[in-house]
Amino acid sequence: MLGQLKAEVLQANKDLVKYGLVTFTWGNVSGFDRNSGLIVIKPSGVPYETLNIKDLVVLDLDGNIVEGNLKPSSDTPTHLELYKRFPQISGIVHTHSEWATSWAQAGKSIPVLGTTHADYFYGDIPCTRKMTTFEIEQSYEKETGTVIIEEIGDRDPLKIPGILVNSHGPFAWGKSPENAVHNAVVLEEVAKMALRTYSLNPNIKNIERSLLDKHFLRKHGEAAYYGQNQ
Ligand SMILES: O=C(CO)[C@@H](O)[C@@H](O)COP(=O)(O)O
Repeated sequence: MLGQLKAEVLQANKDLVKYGLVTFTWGNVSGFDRNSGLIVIKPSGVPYETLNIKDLVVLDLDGNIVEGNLKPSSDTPTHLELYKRFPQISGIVHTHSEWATSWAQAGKSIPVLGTTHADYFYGDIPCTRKMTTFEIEQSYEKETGTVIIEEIGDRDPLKIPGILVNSHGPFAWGKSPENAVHNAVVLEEVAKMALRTYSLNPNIKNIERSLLDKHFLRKHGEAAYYGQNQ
């Protein structure tokens, strides 16, 4: 079942190690097959080095396990909420990559300070609000999805393909698991550059709107020169 998607999800999870986005097993990637309505996700706590295609877990959007012998990632309810809300996305990544997580722990959005950022994110990379004690105790992972959805609001998630969850870490998404990993790598690089930029110039301001438009829209607008994976 879902052989192609499983292969993509396996590769995407392994790529988190290749791109230096994970320590131990601190992250997960899923993919969504919109035809069948099924998602494929990494099992919880399994090391990437030994992760095998047979270990992957298949679930429906209600969280019922359709295939797999292992426990799905503890972040599964967050992935499900995002797939249900955003029809544009078919891949999601969560990590604790160090630069993005530093911004998340500080509770700060990442301003658009340069064109590397503007090539992928059409504005600041937002940080969610803090969750209430009730939300944390009641249904933590599902509510993590809720605060992300709240923050994205009516915006196109492919124009803001990632977010910082306050006190936690980054989530990134895309049109496929591979595209979501690509965006997670960009988010981490942008987080690193922004912090260094502030250390060199604490008074730096966001780039001009025209520069943001020029860089984002030439790659992602209707007249884009390149594919959306650029
Ligand atoms: O956020 C956390 C832990 O704080 C999780 O994303 C991380 O440990 C990965 O968990 P899973 O192994 O996917 O269950």
